[in-house]
Amino acid sequence: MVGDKRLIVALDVPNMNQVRNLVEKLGDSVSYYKVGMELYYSTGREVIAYLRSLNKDVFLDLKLHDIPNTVAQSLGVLTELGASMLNIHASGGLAMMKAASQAVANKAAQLEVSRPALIAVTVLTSIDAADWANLRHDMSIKEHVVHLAKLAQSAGIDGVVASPQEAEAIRAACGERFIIVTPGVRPQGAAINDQSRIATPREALKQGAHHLVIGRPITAAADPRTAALEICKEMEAV
Ligand SMILES: O=c1ccn([C@@H]2O[C@H](COP(=O)(O)O)[C@@H](O)[C@H]2O)c(=O)[nH]1
Repeated sequence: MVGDKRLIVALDVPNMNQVRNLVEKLGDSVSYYKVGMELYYSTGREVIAYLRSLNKDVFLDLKLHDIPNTVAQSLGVLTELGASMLNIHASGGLAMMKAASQAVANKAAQLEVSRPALIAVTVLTSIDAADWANLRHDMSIKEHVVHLAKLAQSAGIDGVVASPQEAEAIRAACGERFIIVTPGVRPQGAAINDQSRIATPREALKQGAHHLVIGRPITAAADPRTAALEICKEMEAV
């Protein structure tokens, strides 16, 4: 079997030994992995090269957030790595997102490689109502997420990271082709950890998510392969 590409497994581990151990255990049950800050800062390009050598897709989740020139130059470098998806923070603003989108397109054209999707983080899935009130925004979380999604789309960004609880509203505002990636996914009964705005895999897909990012419910399971296969089964039934 080949893993369902709608499932992206978050490899939140600190070194290559743990990566190899997990990826070997998961085998063909997973075909798309997310490399985040901890793993990339620790291993750099090695982990991307390793996953690509196994023909796995990679979402390089470094959440760039800086002034337009810095983000654009950095994305030019990251576009060389062969990831299928890269990301930035939408709260970096319209000019930053436009520069980011242009930089990825230019670098991919220069290298004559396919352009990685570039998506924008809206409001982190760990943020709950109390955190949100502390941040003093004048819109609800959902309104703000949809606002950022529309801004990202107008800047030429391919999609967003949001919670499953906002997926339906984003889909209605931005259309079918705009990519929605949702972390904050928890199978029924799984530990919630530090996530707040959550849904089950089935609910996330029904709300319109294209990709589900799932880490600890799989990687911390006693049998990660069985956990991944159970999630794939739940996804197939939607
Ligand atoms: O809003 C966001 C953006 C990114 N993430 C990342 O997704 C995974 C989720 O891991 P779990 O173990 O399933 O909680 C993690 O790598 C986060 O950095 C997110 O959770 N929310």
